[in-house]
Amino acid sequence: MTTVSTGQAGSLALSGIVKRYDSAPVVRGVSFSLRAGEVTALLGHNGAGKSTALKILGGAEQPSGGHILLDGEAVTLTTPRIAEAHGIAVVWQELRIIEKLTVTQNFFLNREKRRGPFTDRTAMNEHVRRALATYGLAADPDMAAGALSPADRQMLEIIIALDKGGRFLLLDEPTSALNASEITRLLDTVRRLAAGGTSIAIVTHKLGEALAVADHVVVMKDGDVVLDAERADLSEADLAYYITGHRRDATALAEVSPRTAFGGTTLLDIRTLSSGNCRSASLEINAGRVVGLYGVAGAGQVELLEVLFGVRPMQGGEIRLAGEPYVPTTPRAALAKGFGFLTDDRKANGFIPDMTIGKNIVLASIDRFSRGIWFDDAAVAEQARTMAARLAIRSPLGTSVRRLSGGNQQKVIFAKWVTARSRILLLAEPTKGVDIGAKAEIHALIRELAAAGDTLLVCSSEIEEILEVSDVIYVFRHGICEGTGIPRAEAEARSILAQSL
Ligand SMILES: Nc1ncnc2c1ncn2[C@@H]1O[C@H](COP(=O)(O)OP(=O)(O)OP(=O)(O)O)[C@@H](O)[C@H]1O
Repeated sequence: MTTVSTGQAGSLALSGIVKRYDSAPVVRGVSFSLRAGEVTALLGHNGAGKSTALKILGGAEQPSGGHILLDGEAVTLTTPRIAEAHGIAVVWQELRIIEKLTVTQNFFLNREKRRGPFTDRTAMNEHVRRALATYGLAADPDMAAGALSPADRQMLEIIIALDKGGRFLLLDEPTSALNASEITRLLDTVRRLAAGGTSIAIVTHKLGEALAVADHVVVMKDGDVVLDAERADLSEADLAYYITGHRRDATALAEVSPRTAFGGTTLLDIRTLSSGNCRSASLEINAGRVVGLYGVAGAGQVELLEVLFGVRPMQGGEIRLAGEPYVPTTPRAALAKGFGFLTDDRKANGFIPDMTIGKNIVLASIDRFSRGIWFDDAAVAEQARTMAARLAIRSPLGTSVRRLSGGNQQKVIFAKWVTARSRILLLAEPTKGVDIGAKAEIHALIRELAAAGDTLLVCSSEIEEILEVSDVIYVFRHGICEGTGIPRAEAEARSILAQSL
């Protein structure tokens, strides 16, 4: 562990920071510093304390002990606004975009441009239009932010933070919903800002991304700093070692089901389906397969899942399920037909925040885990223990999900759908925010479900994830998906990316 350098201009540091919510501290005397013109990657397993460290630097949480040093001087940051006044801008893991407000209103929240006593809407809209164009976000300043896709909302939040022009920029998993080209653009921007003197911290679970962008790497484990080193001295294997505590065995992820993409019976036959961004999707999906759906954000692949689960209306086309016409109506009806849906908006639809980890895990299979009107507590506990061990959910199982770190919340939602054993499981960004160890486990579980006969449709912004889990891949481009799908054995990242653009 390093000691904090004091008196250094342009630095922002944690010095001996402790944070406890209940009795046990979740951050245990942590010290590291962000230096002018440098990018620091902050890494660690889910629940390691990374977000808590950023929240303390961003004024959103108060430390239970220790100091924050700004240019070497101790400061007290009691609110995010005070932190912003010190030049500290943050993109939080849980986005702060207010869906009912327009893009421009979100952009200038609490910092409206004024002309005399009036807000200057024209100037604000013009400013927003330029900022959006600079970062390639196709959105109308006057549209409601809630109408943007999760990826676009994430990009909007990043653009707003960049626009504030602070000396310190803290990014908590900014790329978790972005695709490859958006990530490249963001990382280029981060490097450019650092070259201009900004100090940047970026939390990420993508090790390649950390190595590509960082000058300096800090790894946290169970509330402590276990590595604080220059990027140049590190490889991806080193990072994985510090994060997980063991060297990864490259052969550990053996395939659990054969990847012959074709043959078998058609379970789901989708013809020219349309809804929103999805203009025409035709797919023929066999039982017991993992079908990867790849496209840039807004290309229609997530809408297809939403239609199948009855959360968005089908506007055209037809679906046959096991040979019978299927017209989705409501999630309840879709569940009854054997569908499950892990949404990419976990906060809105994924879990009941005040319920325990155990009860959330059985939420989609209550029939199997209740006796009369009560939960079968022993059965719930057993299932929760099994899933928590497999996915490394380290918090006590009686903890309410609200109190978990983002990645651990995602694991609970995934565990819920594994437990449900849906005949057709629809997964949108199944590993969003999940650490590298649990991500490999989620991929293995996806393959196991398929080997057991379930059918899975997986949308991911990461092409590597699609290639890792799929038997067959369909590419969405501008809302269109047609053809027979690419068998995994013939699929290649570069050509899939090219087809999606
Ligand atoms: N409001 C809270 N009350 C109680 N415990 C909390 C609260 N917020 C966070 N924690 C706990 O603090 C620990 C650290 O959480 P934190 O969000 O900082 O982890 P993280 O490293 O950012 O994880 P992830 O990669 O999943 O985002 C976790 O065990 C979490 O459950």
